[in-house]
Amino acid sequence: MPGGDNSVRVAVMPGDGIGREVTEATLAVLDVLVRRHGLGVAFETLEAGAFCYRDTGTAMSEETFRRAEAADAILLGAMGWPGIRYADGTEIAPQLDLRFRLGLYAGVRPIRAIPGLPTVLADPRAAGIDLVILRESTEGLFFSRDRGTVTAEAAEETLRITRGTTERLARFSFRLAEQRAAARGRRGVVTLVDKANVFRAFAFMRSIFDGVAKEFPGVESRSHYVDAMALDLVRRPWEFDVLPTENMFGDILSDLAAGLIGGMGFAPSADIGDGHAVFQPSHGTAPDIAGQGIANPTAMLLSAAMMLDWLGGRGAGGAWQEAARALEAAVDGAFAAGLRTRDVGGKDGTAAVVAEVLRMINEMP
Ligand SMILES: NC(=O)c1ccc[n+]([C@@H]2O[C@H](COP(=O)([O-])OP(=O)(O)OC[C@H]3O[C@@H](n4cnc5c(N)ncnc54)[C@H](O)[C@@H]3O)[C@@H](O)[C@H]2O)c1
Ligand SMILES: CC(C)[C@H](C(=O)O)[C@@H](O)C(=O)O
Ligand SMILES: [Mg+2]
Repeated sequence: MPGGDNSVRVAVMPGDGIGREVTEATLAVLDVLVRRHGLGVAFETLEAGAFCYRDTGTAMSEETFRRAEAADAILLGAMGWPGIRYADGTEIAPQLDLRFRLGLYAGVRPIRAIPGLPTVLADPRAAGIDLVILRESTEGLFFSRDRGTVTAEAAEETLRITRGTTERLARFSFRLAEQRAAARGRRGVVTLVDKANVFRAFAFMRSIFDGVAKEFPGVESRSHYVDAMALDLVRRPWEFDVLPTENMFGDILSDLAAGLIGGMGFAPSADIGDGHAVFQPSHGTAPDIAGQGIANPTAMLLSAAMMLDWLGGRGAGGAWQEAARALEAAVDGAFAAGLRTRDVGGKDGTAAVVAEVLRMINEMP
């Protein structure tokens, strides 16, 4: 827990591919922002990921894990590379180890339309998209990682839902809905996304959510089947608020929802537990555009804003939350002023985003 404005330590894991490019861009912006807001922070860069695995034989060493664990927050680019795999054939993904080992059960993935940016939906209400997919990030189907069995005839994986984690996720959902409702001046709505019509694990999950909902009478509690949610996220996404869901469902729906607001380059995320948190964009290492200077760093900038906000809420001080708001406003301001990245049909690359966001920050009173 940060003890004051001069004692915050952030472990930075750039990772692979465009993870490194958007991390460099984000650090350039943070460097100016923290000085303007008088925040004391030390960044320590740590190597982990697919190329680290290829070069050293380990995706994330124990020493690296311990240093990350000891930091107040972890800021991560993206990890993984299609051709680099563990012996079992799966891809290198030490970010999953961070989630499991640090108990980061709440995968907070906000989806907000950037004012003025066109979305793929023709309906003008799409400008009001402002929801959060709350992806449980330590169990569900991902519990099965390293546990699945494969024979010549069949492969099996196990989906696990526990009472303790589900209760924590439910409370996190309702509290988040309360905070969002207070900030927006309307009632909060939590919509659990599940498949309780077919699987006992989801009926169990739903019964736990229903129980916790009673502790939060001010928040409306609903549920929706995941297949219907895939439909409604395209058909009427502006109607949703907080969407807690199982790990794999959340992984899939968060990419789908990012597609509604311009793509992965606009989708930030935070994996939050009771004692630690990792802030990273929802996107991956984008091998198709890596090395060209055209990755959109917005998702990571917005993830960094989530980090500043979280650190402020944990005792680092209100100035951190002010810096978070300033960073979000600078991103919005840059796009409102005409910034257009490649993923939304423009010509602006990574450096142009940094320059425009910094211009906005420097113009702030
Ligand atoms: N959190 C993570 O670290 C994370 C998340 C997803 C995928 N991955 C890994 O990344 C690698 C590539 O996976 P993928 O291609 O399926 O997903 P991806 O998210 O890297 O890319 C999907 C699409 O979105 C585009 N895109 C992603 N981020 C962008 C950005 N910031 N700006 C502009 N366009 C962007 C890519 O060009 C691509 O067309 C794989 O090894 C995968 O395992 C890592
Ligand atoms: C790369 C992969 C391990 C990761 C996940 O499945 O969680 C990614 O898709 C994500 O959304 O963060
Ligand atoms: Mg994903």
